[in-house]
Amino acid sequence: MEVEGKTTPSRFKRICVFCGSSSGKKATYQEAAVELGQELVERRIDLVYGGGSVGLMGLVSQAVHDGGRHVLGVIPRTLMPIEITGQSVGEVRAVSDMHQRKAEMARQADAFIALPGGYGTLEELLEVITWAQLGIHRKPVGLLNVDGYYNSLLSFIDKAMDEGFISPMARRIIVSAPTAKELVRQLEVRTYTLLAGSSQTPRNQLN
Ligand SMILES: CC(C)=CCNc1ncnc2c1ncn2[C@@H]1O[C@H](COP(=O)(O)O)[C@@H](O)[C@H]1O
Repeated sequence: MEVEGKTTPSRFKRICVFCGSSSGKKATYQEAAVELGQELVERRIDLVYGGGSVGLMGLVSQAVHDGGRHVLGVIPRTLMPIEITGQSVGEVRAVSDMHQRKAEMARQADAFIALPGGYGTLEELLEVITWAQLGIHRKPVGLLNVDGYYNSLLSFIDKAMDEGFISPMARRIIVSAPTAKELVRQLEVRTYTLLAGSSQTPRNQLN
């Protein structure tokens, strides 16, 4: 968001990024990971992610680290060996298992963004969406829909809503955009409406 050529600081102090432990076949996926990292730096937002340097995880964390912002990698001890997830940049926090990893990443984040990824990315994304649906947190969730990567997931979610399994309100939990700049902007707007529209406080188990 530009004001007289200056970038206004974001509402978010730290964003949690879920993304592939692989880089994907298209350069656009890798470019999007770097661009997201650079957008976080420009908006003075720190990163929390799953740690390591493999795949898109390594690209986004390196871009944030190179830009001088804080990077927090949360890694389960079973994935700690460098030969599994590679050398992390920034701060590394070891946790006991994948459940603790997700809980700690969610606790540390003000918002969530999913880049393209596989089962792990989907699992983390759907858990924070479910938590939002249950009122456990009120943090916005965004899909960085690079080259339409998430179109089929979004159409499945729309079908689930049409068939009565996801409420229209729960459908609105998910924000998506094709570029990092647009997505961060939409997430900030969503934070405003979520907070403005909230009478009761969330059943905050993310403390
Ligand atoms: C290279 C290798 C053996 C990787 C081991 N497996 C993993 N390494 C790092 N993060 C993971 C792994 N599995 C799941 N994750 C978590 O899920 C996402 C990556 O899983 P995926 O590549 O989308 O499915 C990341 O957000 C990370 O927090």
